[in-house]
Amino acid sequence: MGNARNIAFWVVLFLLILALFNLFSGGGSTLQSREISYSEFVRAVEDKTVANVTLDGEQVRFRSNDGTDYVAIKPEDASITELLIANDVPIRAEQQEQSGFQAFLLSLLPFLLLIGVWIYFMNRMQGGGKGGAMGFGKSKAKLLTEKHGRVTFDDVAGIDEAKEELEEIVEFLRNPQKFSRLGGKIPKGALLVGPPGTGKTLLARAIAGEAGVPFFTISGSDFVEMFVGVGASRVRDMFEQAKKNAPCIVFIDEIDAVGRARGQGYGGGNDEREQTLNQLLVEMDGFEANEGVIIVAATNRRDVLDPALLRPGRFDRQVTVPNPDIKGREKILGVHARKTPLGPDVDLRIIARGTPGFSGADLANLVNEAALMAARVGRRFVTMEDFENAKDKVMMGAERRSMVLTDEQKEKTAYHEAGHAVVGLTLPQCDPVYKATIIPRGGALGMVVSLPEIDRLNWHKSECEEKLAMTMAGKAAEIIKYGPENVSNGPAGDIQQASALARAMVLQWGMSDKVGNIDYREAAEGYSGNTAGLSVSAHTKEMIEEEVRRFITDAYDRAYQILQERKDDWERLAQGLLEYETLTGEEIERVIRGEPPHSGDDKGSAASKEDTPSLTAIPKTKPKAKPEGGLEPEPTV
Ligand SMILES: Nc1ncnc2c1ncn2[C@@H]1O[C@H](COP(=O)(O)OP(=O)(O)OP(=O)(O)O)[C@@H](O)[C@H]1O
Ligand SMILES: [Zn+2]
Repeated sequence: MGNARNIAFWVVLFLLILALFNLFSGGGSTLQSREISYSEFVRAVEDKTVANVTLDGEQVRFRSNDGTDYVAIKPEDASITELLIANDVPIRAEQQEQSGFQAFLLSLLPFLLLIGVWIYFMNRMQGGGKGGAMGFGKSKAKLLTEKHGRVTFDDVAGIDEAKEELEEIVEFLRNPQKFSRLGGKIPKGALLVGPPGTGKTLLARAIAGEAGVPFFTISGSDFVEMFVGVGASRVRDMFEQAKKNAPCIVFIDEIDAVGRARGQGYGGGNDEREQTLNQLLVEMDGFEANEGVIIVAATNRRDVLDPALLRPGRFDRQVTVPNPDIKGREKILGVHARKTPLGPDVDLRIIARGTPGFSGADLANLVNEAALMAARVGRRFVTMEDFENAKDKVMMGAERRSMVLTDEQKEKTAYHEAGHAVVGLTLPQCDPVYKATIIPRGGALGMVVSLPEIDRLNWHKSECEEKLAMTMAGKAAEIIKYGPENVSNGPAGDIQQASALARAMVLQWGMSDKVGNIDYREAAEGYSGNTAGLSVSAHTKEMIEEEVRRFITDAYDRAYQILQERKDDWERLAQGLLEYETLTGEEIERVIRGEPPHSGDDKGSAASKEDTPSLTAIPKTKPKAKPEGGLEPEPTV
């Protein structure tokens, strides 16, 4: 396709001329700006009335939305980059007095970019002589994406067992001869199993980083195509490319997208996917382990994978990557806080204690949010209060103070949330109430968040029942207060949560005596928690539905009764929420006792003091394993 090159040449020439013309027809910048103070500038950024911020040494130039140019002098210690990032204001490059030539180069930049894009597409089309971008996947176009930037085991914290198990692979990649000489069985593939955000990708990258080999990624869903035969040929290509780059690590994310058990497709088999899976199996068998390609795959649904994938010689190494425990959380926080200056009051252990159920990704996010909170007020280090606020944001979603609620809506929300809180406080096995709020956050009008005192590994039936009651308390509250005819759609989220929990109890955990100890999820492909697709007898189905309903109805009745009994407490708390909008666990207790929520000082200050939710709750005995599809602490909406 020499033609394309030709065209590109002419385009470049044309653009050059255009740029030159632009330069001489007075591209010079005018430098008339009004001077303002730095704090005025910060305000403008926060009000989002700035455009085109340019940094020039200590000078900050910007144009306000009405077109006026301003200049402000930045104090030494202010970090403007963080301020701008926190407010989503794009930053222009540092700009000195522009010489004519620099200005010329600068004006050329967008065109050069354009040309780059052009040439990229041209190349792609050329490369795709056999299909390429437009072809149906017979292409040799790069399937695997190489990730650069070295990650090592030091960057992965809190999952030491998983690291240990993978150490062997690193060892092998570093020194393959040693392994084959000893006749040792070299792993071909490892499967990382664990909930989202626990660092599976990171771990796979770290193997490559430690061994000093390239790291390639592809997602299982990349193989899934509408066109017959495409997926299989992509698998072939992937292995071909990997072998060319050996030794290397290929990481297949979400392998369940291709790896679901065969013969169970929705609506009678999915030939295309099965072919793809077969190809994957064939390729895994086909290559010799000593070729130096190691396939690392990740999933959070091992239960749906085709057993053939897990046989020896394929993904025979299975490594569990769990959510971190308290020590692990502290270490992960440490890893992510390495680049963040922390204030003297920050104690990562306390943060770790207050974040049970957080995944590695959640914790990374927490540190990042805290840093942004500090940047927003122009502080150079992160304080405990920043972490506290960041935690609320990560757990409950960003506050949406701008959302306008009528007084009636607010009141209803207050009684609803107070209902959750009172029932949660009454039932001894419910996790301590950490916070209640009627400020809209995320997608909810208000919420009550409980946090376990220690890591939840296991749920007892009675604990599940209490949690159900707490979840249904919002609706019970609305009904008691406003009557059945005025119940809103507010409890929709609660009902969904309650149903999911009750179904898990019945279908999965054998907590219904009537239904018995049978895992009924197996009876349905793509079990999504509902019984519609269950291939069981009508009688069993009926029984399951009945039991699910019974758990929920009982829970509702229990919540209803508690609220009736503690009507005065509930009333006080609802009024307290209306007045203060957000109350911490301690504050809730005070309000219920009829005391002012804050001892002495004004609102909000208590939030930073309290790290461990201290409440009525009773320490629980914690047996080992978490139920499959275990329950994370969730805000009760
Ligand atoms: N154990 C950990 N140590 C340090 N950082 C972690 C850890 N786990 C997660 N993170 C942080 O969270 C981010 C997301 O993690 P990663 O993408 O590896 O999770 P994952 O298990 O692959 O998630 P998913 O299943 O959603 O793909 C990482 O880039 C890292 O910043
Ligand atoms: Zn609710």
